[in-house]
Formats: sequence, structure tokens, C-alpha cells
Amino acid sequence: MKDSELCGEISKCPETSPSCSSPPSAPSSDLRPSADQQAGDPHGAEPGGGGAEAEAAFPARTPVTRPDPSSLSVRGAARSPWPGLTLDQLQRRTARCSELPAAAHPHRYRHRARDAAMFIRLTARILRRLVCGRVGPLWMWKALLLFVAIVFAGQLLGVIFNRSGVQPAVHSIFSSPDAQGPSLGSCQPHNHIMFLKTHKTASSTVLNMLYRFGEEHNLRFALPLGYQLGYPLPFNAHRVKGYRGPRVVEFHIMGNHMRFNKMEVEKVMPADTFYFSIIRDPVALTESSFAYYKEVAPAFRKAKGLGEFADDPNKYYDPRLRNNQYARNLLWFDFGLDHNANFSVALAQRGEDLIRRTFKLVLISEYFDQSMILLRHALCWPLDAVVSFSLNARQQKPSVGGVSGIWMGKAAAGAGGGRPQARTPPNLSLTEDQREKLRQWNALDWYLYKAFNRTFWEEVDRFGRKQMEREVALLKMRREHLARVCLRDGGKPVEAHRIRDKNIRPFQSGFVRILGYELEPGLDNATRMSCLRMIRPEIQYKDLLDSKQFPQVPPIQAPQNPMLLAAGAGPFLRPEARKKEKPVGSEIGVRTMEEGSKDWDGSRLVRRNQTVVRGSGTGRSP
Ligand SMILES: Nc1ncnc2c1ncn2[C@@H]1O[C@H](COP(=O)(O)OS(=O)(=O)O)[C@@H](OP(=O)(O)O)[C@H]1O
Repeated sequence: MKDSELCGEISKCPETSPSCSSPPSAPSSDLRPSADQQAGDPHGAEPGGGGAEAEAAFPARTPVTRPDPSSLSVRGAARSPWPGLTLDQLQRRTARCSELPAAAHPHRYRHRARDAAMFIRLTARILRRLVCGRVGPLWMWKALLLFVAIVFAGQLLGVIFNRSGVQPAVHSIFSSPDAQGPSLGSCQPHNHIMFLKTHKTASSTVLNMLYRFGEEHNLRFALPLGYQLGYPLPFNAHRVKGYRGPRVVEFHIMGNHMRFNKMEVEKVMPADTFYFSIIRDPVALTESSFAYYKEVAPAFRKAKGLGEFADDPNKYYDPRLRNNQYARNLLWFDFGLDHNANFSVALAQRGEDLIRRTFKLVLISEYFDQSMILLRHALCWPLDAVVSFSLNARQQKPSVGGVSGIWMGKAAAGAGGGRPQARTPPNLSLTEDQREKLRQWNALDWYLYKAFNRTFWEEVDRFGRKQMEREVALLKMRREHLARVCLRDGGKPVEAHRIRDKNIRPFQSGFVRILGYELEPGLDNATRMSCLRMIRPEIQYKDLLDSKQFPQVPPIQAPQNPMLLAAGAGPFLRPEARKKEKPVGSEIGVRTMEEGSKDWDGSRLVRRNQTVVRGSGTGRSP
């Protein structure tokens, strides 16, 4: 054999070639140990147990035994795996391979060549042992190979799942079997989701679940530039931070307040997006809205109490005034429909059809737990993903003098925790007659509520009432369990100023106290993180996600003055706009804008006939 051929061959293991399984020549068989060596070798060829299996895998294989290292060192000097070459010859020739570029230093390189040959000899021996199955039974090597393949596949799948966002985060109690809930079959979790966040319907609690799920699964949110997606203007795709044209960027979840506009939403969200929303009884919704937007909606501002407003809404309501959508058919408005249209059944049915065509599920706030079970099955989510603590709740004091449900509102506790000022809360009590008047005033919403309520229960029937009861019971148990683990005082909601951690104080609206939660002290890190996600208020959560998605650009700071925030509802002012703001009147909770100032999303505002509008707007609700 020529040196050049050998130098090429030297890098190959002769035993990995067919010669390994069926040594072709005498020198190989010469390396076989003697019978007594074989008997004393616990790793002898085709050792016990694996023999038959290996035989089947390598039917033509001649038994080859592991050479004894000592015999190799002694006898190997004269024998080599390369036919016709002793190991000494091989060593000398290998040395010549190494010497080729170093002819000027023959001694130095002869030593190196000798070392290299030693190394090769050792490596060949190890490989021969490994590959030829001399060390351990063959089945063991097969099992090892299978194990490595599984680990590799697992890693690969992990990378894929991490990318598509269905790799669950590791938690403590959150990773217990109870967290999964009853089986969902073989469905795949939805991760293209559009939630129309209607106002005063428990939508912040739902949004929190979406935030949690998205954060835990590294999904990308279609976040607003400020805190709402252009509300109350119809949604426009350019309101989404990071939007660069139809489907250029993959967004998974969209859920901040917007006035729905299907065509524009479809520019942002993928075609297989699951659309859902939530509605609430319009009387309860108006009560919540009145308490919350008393000083934001001109129609509410003029009325002393909700009863007064209900008695004669037309006396207070001007359809041209901005923010009056909070006072009439707010659901209809949020779905992008004309909330000031005169009611007719035909019109209402058309609206309902439009909504049904897009929204695969419409939840009902009054049946929140049943809604969560339907949602979990529709999205193929584990139980924990839909377990929540009620967010954005008003403080309610027991009724006085037989009047039901008086909501107590004092001047907002500062977001920074300032003591509340004593204020007369608006009277929210209603007679049955006034409730009926409110249904008529909000006839379009009332129609929607009845229609979707009916189909909601049809859906529950299809799901199975018994199964629903079982799953709702599990959901409640899980919520109670998590409340005991996560929350101080067993989960009683508390006023913002009592929450020690300022970062999780909910923002406040003018007249009402919005309650939040405190974490149980002493939780381990993983549990604390998961618990914190469940109670982190909407504004802070949006900022956090924003900073994760856009690490370089600091998010717009949430205004510290709660008066400027109709707590997640009214449009927020950007900091520069706030400087120019000049409140009309001295009442806390009044939020007004000067002509020429900018709204939270940067739109210029002008005043026309007593109506504050955006530069290109009409002044009426769009
Ligand atoms: N789980 C659950 N079940 C039933 N109701 C709930 C739930 N979570 C929140 N809420 C009530 O929803 C009201 C707040 O609604 P939103 O979060 O949609 O308000 S906002 O538009 O985002 O400001 C607010 O209603 P009011 O307290 O009547 O104002 C909350 O108490």
C-alpha cells in the first residue's frame, strides 16, 4: 500500500467497514484472544442475553472477540488491522503521514507521529470494542442508541413547540394534574385568538387569562400603542404596535378595547383566528358603566343618580357628544354597530347575524364559570388557563334601608396609594320600573343579550348539562384552592391603597373604588410568578408585555393620576397631552381635553359645536 493511500485510510476505522462485522483476512482473526482469554472476559463476543438478537441483526457475522489490551501491546507490534502491515509498519507509515509537511524537523515530528499512531491504535481499539459490540450486550447499545434518538427528538420538538408557543412553563402547584382539568381529547390548543373586549362585562378578567396564556407560551400580542386600540374610533390596523402591513408580522392574540372593525382586524390576525367576546345584562352593565363613567360620559354627568337617568334618558343624552356611547347600547357600539339607530327587530337580527358570522363564541358575564368551560373546550386549553380571580370589581357596601345594591364610591384612591377623599357616591338604586326603562333605552343591547343568552344555553345543552356541572364544580374548587395558595386573607379583594405592592394596585375610576388583591407572602418563586400573573392589573400587564415585545422602546407610562384614566376604559392621555389638559370644573374624575391637545394615541382633537372630536372625525360617535 502506498503512503498516500494509507494516509487516506488512516482516518477510517477499518472495523466500521464490513471488515468489522466480517473480518476479511487473517490478521483480524489473528487478533482474536485465545479461548482462555475469552472465557475470562465478561464482555466476550455475543454475551449472554443479547446473542440471539444480535445474531438476527448481523446474520453473517463471524464471532470477533475483544482483544486483550496487554496481548495487543505485545503481539500488536507484529500485527495490524490493515492486511499485510504490522502495527510497527503502520506506525512508521503513520508517522510519515505526519512528517510530510515537516521534513525540516524530522526528530520532533517522528515523536509526534509515534504519539499519533498510539492515539489511533487506542481509538481503533475503543471503536472496535464499542462498534463491534464487545462492550456490553448488543441490545444495550441498541437501547442506548434509541435513548439518544428519543432525547434528540425531544429537544427538536421542544424547539418547535417553543416557537409555536405550546410549551407549558414549569410551575409548582400550577403543574399538578388538577391544573389540566378533565380531558379535552386530542385537540390542539388555539393560539390565534381575537377577543373583543367589550366594556364592563368582566372583560378584564378574560383579558388577564389571555395575557397569562400568551406570556406563558411566548405568543405575540397585537398590543395598542397606548392602552386601547383606537377606541372609540373604529379599529384601524395601524393602531397595533409593530404592525407593518397585512400579515407581515404574525400576531397570536388581540384583546384590548377596540370598536370592532372586521376588515381591519383581519389585516392583523391570521385567517384561522378564533373570535370570541363577552356580553352582560344591559341593566347591570349600565349600572357598572354609570358608576365608572359618571364623569366621562356627558349623559351620565348631568344625571344625579342612575334612577333619574333611567326615568328620562333623552333629557341627558346627546348622540353627538363624545363618550356618550357609555350611556347607550354600549355592546352594540363595541361590536362596531350604530348604537343610536332606532330599534327594529329586522335591524337587531341583522346585527346579531353579523356578530354570529364572525364570533364563534359569545360568553355571558352572568354565567361566567359556564362561559369559561365552553371557552376552555373551544380553545382546547387546560383548566388552569381559565381559572381566574375577578378583576376590576367595584367595592360594594351592603344595602342601606332596604335599597338593593348601593355601590359605594368615593373619590378614587390614588394609583400611588393616596388616601381616598370623602365624596358622595352616585345613587345607583333602581326600581323595577326603571330597570325596564333601561332595557328599552338599550333595546339593541337587550335584544343581543336575549338572543345570545338563548344560544349560550343551547351550546351548554350540546356540551351536556351534567358534564358542565362537573366541570364548573372543578373550576370552582381549583379557584378556591389557588386563592388559598396565592392570595392573602384567602383571596378577599382589597382596596387599592391597602395593597402594599404598588405595582399591582388597580387603577381607579372617579367615583368608585376598584378592588385588587395581595399576594400571600413567602411563596416560592415559580408559584409567586404564576399567582402574580393572575392578579396583575390590566394596565400593568399590558406594559409588561409591551416591554417584552419591544425591549428597546420604553412603553408609554401609565398615567399616575387616576383621574386621567377612566380605569381601562376612557381614552388615556399621552403625557404631553396631560400637560395641556385643563379640567373643566374641579371634580375628581372629570376628564376633559383642550382643543388642539392630543389624545392617548396621538390623534389631534378639535372642538366643533361643543363636541370634542378628532381632527378628521365628525364629532358623532362613528
Ligand atoms: N368573574 C367575573 N364574573 C362576573 N363579573 C365579573 C367577573 N370579573 C369581573 N367582573 C365584573 O366586571 C366588571 C368590570 O368589567 P370590565 O373588566 O369589562 O371593565 S372595563 O370595561 O375593562 O373597565 C365589574 O363589574 P361591576 O363590579 O359591576 O362594576 C366586575 O365586578
